[in-house]
Amino acid sequence: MKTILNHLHDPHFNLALEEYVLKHMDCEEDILLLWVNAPSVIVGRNQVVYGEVNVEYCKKHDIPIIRRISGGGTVYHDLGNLNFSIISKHYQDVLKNYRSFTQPVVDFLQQMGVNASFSGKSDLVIGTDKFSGNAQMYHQKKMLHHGTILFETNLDTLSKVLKPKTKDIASVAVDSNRSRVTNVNTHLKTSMDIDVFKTALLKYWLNTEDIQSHFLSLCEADLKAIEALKQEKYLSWGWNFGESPAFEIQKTIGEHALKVSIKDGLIETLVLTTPILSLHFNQFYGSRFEKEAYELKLNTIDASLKKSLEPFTKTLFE
Ligand SMILES: Nc1ncnc2c1ncn2[C@@H]1O[C@H](COP(=O)(O)OC(=O)CCCC[C@@H]2CCSS2)[C@@H](O)[C@H]1O
Repeated sequence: MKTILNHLHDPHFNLALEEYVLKHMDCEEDILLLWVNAPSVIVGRNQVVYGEVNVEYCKKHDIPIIRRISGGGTVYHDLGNLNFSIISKHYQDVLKNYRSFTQPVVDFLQQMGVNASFSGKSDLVIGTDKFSGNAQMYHQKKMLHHGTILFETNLDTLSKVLKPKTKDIASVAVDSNRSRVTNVNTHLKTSMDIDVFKTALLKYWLNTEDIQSHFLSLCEADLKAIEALKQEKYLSWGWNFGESPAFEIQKTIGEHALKVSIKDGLIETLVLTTPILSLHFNQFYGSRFEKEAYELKLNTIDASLKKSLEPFTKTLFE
């Protein structure tokens, strides 16, 4: 097994690096990446951001929302959350996969006296509380398995950033499996910091004290390509919000209901229904479903019509 050392906390870069290693680096042996992101929200490939994330809270606190290439639900990352990725040409059938790829984490924690175990389809738990979520994706006979380890994450922020399940959004999108979560550090006999934990896990996984002999390094051209992927994909609105499954959002205030349908992140229809009529606002067609763009459009329409829509602005993007 090989590893690529990465001390960077830039989530856009780190997701680009992972995708690059999966798609462009050829290695017979498995590659293990251990990485830590600055505060960020990572949504699954087939999710609707507005159904999962408190977008306004994230904006206010400069927490980026980023779509990843694997399926599954939404997770919160910060400097207390350790991610692991394995890029492998050697994998068995799908169900066994999740167990076998996460077994080293379970074994490592167990030998530290933590009662960790595999649970459900793809979680790791201590007791009944989840500390690790996992997802996978295949690419040309290679598999990316990745997972989180909540080590000393701010669980208060986690709960503010992730939304409870909402009935306001209709879509075929993937829903997150909301769970009760716990930090590994609180279960250790002697506490340690995440860097020490990361190095110890790396040595355990590689089964050696000499981790250097397992290093794979990136060349100048690799770094350039990763940087380009970061800029063009992971930092783009088109990927993070535009590559969303279509969805319909409905909000009701008193006897007025507003229904907006969104495709590729853009508004297709926006209809206000009152007890006496239905108003179709074609002015919004094609504009981004996001608060700023919506407010700009709102300012261009007739004052009396604007007045009927205004009460919905806050709740629509909450
Ligand atoms: N960081 C983290 N770790 C574990 N569990 C979390 C985390 N953040 C949130 N959650 C809980 O999991 C559910 C979502 O569970 P769900 O099963 O729906 O989704 C996942 O687990 C996806 C894991 C993706 C892992 C990737 C690895 C590298 S980049 S992201 C959420 O509602 C919370 O209750």
